[in-house]
Parts: sequence; structure tokens; C-alpha cells
Amino acid sequence: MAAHLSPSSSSSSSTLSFSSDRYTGKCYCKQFSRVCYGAHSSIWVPKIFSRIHSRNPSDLNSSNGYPLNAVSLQDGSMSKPLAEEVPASRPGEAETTLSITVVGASGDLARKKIFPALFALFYEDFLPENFIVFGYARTKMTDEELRNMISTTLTCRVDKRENCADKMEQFLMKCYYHSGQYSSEDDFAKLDCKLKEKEGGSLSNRLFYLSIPPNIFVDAVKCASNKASSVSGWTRVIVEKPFGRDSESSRELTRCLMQYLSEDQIFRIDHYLGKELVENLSVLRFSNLVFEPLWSRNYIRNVQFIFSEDFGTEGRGGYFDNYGIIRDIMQNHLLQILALFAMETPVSLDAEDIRNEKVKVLRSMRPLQLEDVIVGQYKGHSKGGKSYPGYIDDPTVPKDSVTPTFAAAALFINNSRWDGVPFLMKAGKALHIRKTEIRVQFRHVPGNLYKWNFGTDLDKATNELVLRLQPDEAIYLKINNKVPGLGMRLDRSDLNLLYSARYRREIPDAYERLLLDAIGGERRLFIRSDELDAAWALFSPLLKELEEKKIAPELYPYGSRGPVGAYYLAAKHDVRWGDLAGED
Ligand SMILES: NC(=O)C1=CN([C@@H]2O[C@H](COP(=O)(O)OP(=O)(O)OC[C@H]3O[C@@H](n4cnc5c(N)ncnc54)[C@H](OP(=O)(O)O)[C@@H]3O)[C@@H](O)[C@H]2O)C=CC1
Ligand SMILES: O=C1O[C@H](COP(=O)(O)O)[C@@H](O)[C@H](O)[C@H]1O
Repeated sequence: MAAHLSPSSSSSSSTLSFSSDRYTGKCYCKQFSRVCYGAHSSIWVPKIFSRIHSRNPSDLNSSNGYPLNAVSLQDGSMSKPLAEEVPASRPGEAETTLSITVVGASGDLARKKIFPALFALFYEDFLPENFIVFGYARTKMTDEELRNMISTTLTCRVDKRENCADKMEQFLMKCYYHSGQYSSEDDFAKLDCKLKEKEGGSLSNRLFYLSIPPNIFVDAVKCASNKASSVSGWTRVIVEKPFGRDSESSRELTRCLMQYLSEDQIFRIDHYLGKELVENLSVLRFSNLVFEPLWSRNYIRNVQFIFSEDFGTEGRGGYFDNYGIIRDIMQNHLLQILALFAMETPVSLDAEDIRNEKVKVLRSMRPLQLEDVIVGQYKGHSKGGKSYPGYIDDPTVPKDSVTPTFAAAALFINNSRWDGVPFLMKAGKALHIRKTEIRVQFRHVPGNLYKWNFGTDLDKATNELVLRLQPDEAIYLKINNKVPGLGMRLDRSDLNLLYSARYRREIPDAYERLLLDAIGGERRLFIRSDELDAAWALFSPLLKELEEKKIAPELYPYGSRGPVGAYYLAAKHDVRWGDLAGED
């Protein structure tokens, strides 16, 4: 269903939720014909457009109810959010500059993900007219050197667009660099001067992206907040994971960050929440009658969240060894998806309503115990004349490391909807394939007239809904179907929605969506502190026990399907991993 909006509906009309505003149903359009197009409900209007170009920005509210131009930065050492301090008369958005500072600009994530995502937003006209991007890191670089560095990773979203080179040039000219220490207020004060100079006296909204190792998060936030906050607009900080190593350290990190920022200013990123299929999870469930009524223990036998990478920790062993796969993937990415999958219907699509439901479901879960989990670690392997290194062959990893690079876990939600349903997770590096999917295995049809077709194991012929997050995004449903012909033979077929066949649009990278949301003040896809707390509460006791007892991981060869322990864990709960059925 497409929203039919007139250009004049650009302030706050609350019409249809699909193709107007992507979350709340409000429609804000800068260029109606460009943005609210298409009969397909997947096209959305970025809130940032509305916020930046609306004629009457005071009509618009952010998801926390604050006016969009509300100032919420810390002024010097003050730690009070300044949401109330909205300027009485707000100048037009055209006089506002958006300044984005990528802290840790010389690093891997900045180069590979953040700058390309910013360029993609610029390329697709999602950034406001007045914006600047600053790279900040210790490495000495000129503006020109930063531009050269990032230009190698920029790509045009849709190939063969004519103006790509021009757009790149325009984008790069908006990128600047400032070298400084992460703990130096002087260096951030100098950054502030440069920002002010480029902002040219206009109002400014400032976004800091902390793309640095976690041990320097707080220093950088302190300096940025005290010396480089915006004095006329908002200041927000995107924080990358890891958010601590356990409940205690995570709470401590939050406590420290909140000395300088309010919760509203902190955008804890989990990039899996920005993935297209994760976005679609709620749409699929809540807008399709064929799914919503089935979403419970009455019809669902088990749910599986499977993350598999076909490469090891190459180059990131130093970081990884301190965290392991449970913290790297399960406690955040997979658990976030699980929470979205299993939550009750939120009151609305508003950020707080959704996050409230996620917290509830996380708090209804039983903390993991040792017997709910198996862990593995990849070892070196030779195949086809090529040899692949084991985890401990990485020079930055101790030879006696027992850090898991693979884990499988069975989780349970103790509420009336999900009582007794195993939610299985499996995550591993250096496996045979790169794939992330959600698999929902349904119960068998009671008294099935065709059961003689399935042999004795009825569970083999149950429906299975698969959401393949990557690669080749797809949603497919395994059904039993009559093989055409005069006989009565059934087979398992797929109702298949392969995105590349259905939609011509290229799927945006998760970081694009999340950056756009942070700019627009939309918090729905960011992790609130109580959510984080609830997530750690599930994993912390287990992690402590694994580490204290130095539980040895089961070794598996690089490029294999992982340790056999994962099969036994699933079997213990009467589950077969869907990705091992040999049909995919
Ligand atoms: N890379 C990835 O794929 C992902 C990364 N993340 C998270 O994003 C953040 C950034 O990741 P990534 O870019 O890989 O990190 P890097 O290790 O590349 O670090 C980023 C920058 O921080 C500075 N830095 C590195 N180590 C130190 C140190 N010990 N002390 C002070 N400064 C240091 C360096 O810049 P300089 O020396 O110039 O100051 C470096 O270029 C991390 O928190 C990471 O956990 C999250 C998901 C995926
Ligand atoms: O957060 C992380 O994610 C990546 C996988 O992200 P993807 O979007 O490429 O699937 C993972 O490789 C990394 O270890 C982890 O820190």
C-alpha cells in the first residue's frame, strides 16, 4: 500500500506508515516526487529530509518527544541535558550545518564502512545541504591525504550513474581532517575551532562517531563533550560496540559516558539492526495475517539464529581474543534480532515503545548456563593445496588461548507466548560459508491427511520460514507440495522471495540507515542502556564461568561446518539445525 501524499503534507500528517515516514507513519517530504515514489511499500521517506527542509521545523518532534532542534549537549562540565533550552526563535534549517566527526578516522571501520556510508547518503541526497565531515585521529594527515584515503573505498550505490565522479568530488571537498589525541581537551578545542570555521557562523548540529577501541571511548567523549559540543544545536555521539565485557563493565561504561552525555545523546550502534531483513522482521510479522497469529509456542517448534563467516579473525585477533564469539556476535547482534523476533506487539512504532518491548522479552529470558552452550575454536587446515591458519596461529593471539571462535546456545523465554520453545543460536568464524539467517520451524499439522507421505518423522515435513539476512537477502517458506502428475507424491518446495529478483533497488548498507537515523534523532535501532543491561544479564554469568573454568573449546577445522557439539546441543532440545538439511 503506498501513501498518497501531497507535497503540502510535509509537516506532520499521520497517514500511512509504509511509504510515508518509515517508522511512525508521519510523512515529511523534501522532494515529493523523488522520495515518496513508487507503488511498492518499501520506499520510505527519510526523516532527516523533513527535519532539515521542513518549513516549520517546530512542528516536528524527535522520538523522545523533544523538538528536533532541541539542544541536548553538555555545556562545559554541566551534565544536564539541555533539551529545554530550545532557542525561542529557530532560524531556518538552511542556516544549520550538520557536522559529523569520525573519531578514529584512520581505522578500519571508518574507512570500510563509515565514510562509504556517508558518501552513499550524500549521493542519494539524504544529507542536508550544509554538512561537513571531519576525520579525527592521532595519525598525522592533511585534508588531502584523508580524501585520498577515503576515496579508495567510496563507490556509487548504483553502478553506471553518470554523475558519480562529480558527486565523489563534491563529497570529498566537504571532508576535512584534524589530528589529535583522544584524551586531549586542547586538541578537541582546536577541532572545535576548525568546526566553527567551516560551519561559518551558522547553527550547528554535531554528530561524533566513536570508531575507536573501547578503552578510549570515555576520554574521547569527555573531550568532545567539554570542548567540541555544539553550542547552538544538538550534539550526539554514536558509540560502537563492544559496550563492555560483562554486566559490570558495561554499567561502568554507561556510568562514565553519562557524566558527559545524557542517554538521549548516546547512540549505541548494533549494525545488525540496520540490516534490511532485520528491519523487515516486524513488517513481516505484524502486517501479515498469515504469520502474526502463528507467532507463538502453539505453532512454532523452535527458532534458530545462525551466523556463519567463512573467514577467521584475520587482522583482528588482538581485539577478538579479549571478547570471543559470544560477546562479538551473540550477546549483541543475534540477541537483538531475537528480541525483535519475540517481543510482544509494541503500542506503536515509536522508538521507546519498541525498546520497551525488547527489554521485556530480554528480562523474561533465563540466563544462560554452561549446559546450554557449546564452544569451539578453529584450527589450521589444508585443502586443495592451500593451507588455512588456525586461530592461535595469529601472532596477536596467545598460543594457549581458549577464546571461542564458535558457539552454539539454547535460550528460553519464560513467558506465556514462548514457554518451552528453544531459541537456538549458532555463531562461528572460519566456517564453510558466509551466511546469516533466521529459521523458524513450525509444528507439524495435527492429524495430517498426507502424513503417510512423510514416513515416521513428521517433523521433517513441517513448514520452515527462513529469513536470509545475507548474502542474497531472501525470505522463503518451505511448504509441502504435490509433485505435478497423476500420482500423489509430495515434495518440499519453497515459496521464495529473493530480493534481487523482486526489487531492483540496491539494498543500502546497515551503516547508512543507522547514520541517517542518528542524524534524524531516531533512536529505534539503537540500544538503550536498560536493554544493554538486560542483554548482559543473560550472558555474564555464563561468560564468567567459561573463563573461570577455562573451558576448552572443541576444535574444528578452518572451513568446516563447526564442532559436532552443536548437533548434540540441538538434539538435546529435539531440534535439527535448518542449515544442515542439505536443501539450501
Ligand atoms: N572493524 C570492524 O569491522 C568493526 C569494528 N567495530 C568497532 O568499531 C571500533 C573501531 O574499529 P576499527 O576501526 O576496527 O578499530 P581500529 O583498531 O582500526 O582503531 C581505529 C583507530 O583508533 C586508533 N587506535 C587504535 N588503537 C588505539 C589505541 N590502543 N589507543 C589509541 N588509539 C588507538 C587508531 O587511530 P590513530 O592511531 O590514528 O589514532 C585507529 O586507526 C572498535 O570499537 C571496534 O570494536 C565494530 C564492528 C565491526
Ligand atoms: O560486529 C561484527 O560484525 C562483523 C560481521 O558483520 P557483517 O555485517 O559483515 O555480517 C564480524 O565480522 C565482526 O567480528 C564483528 O565484530
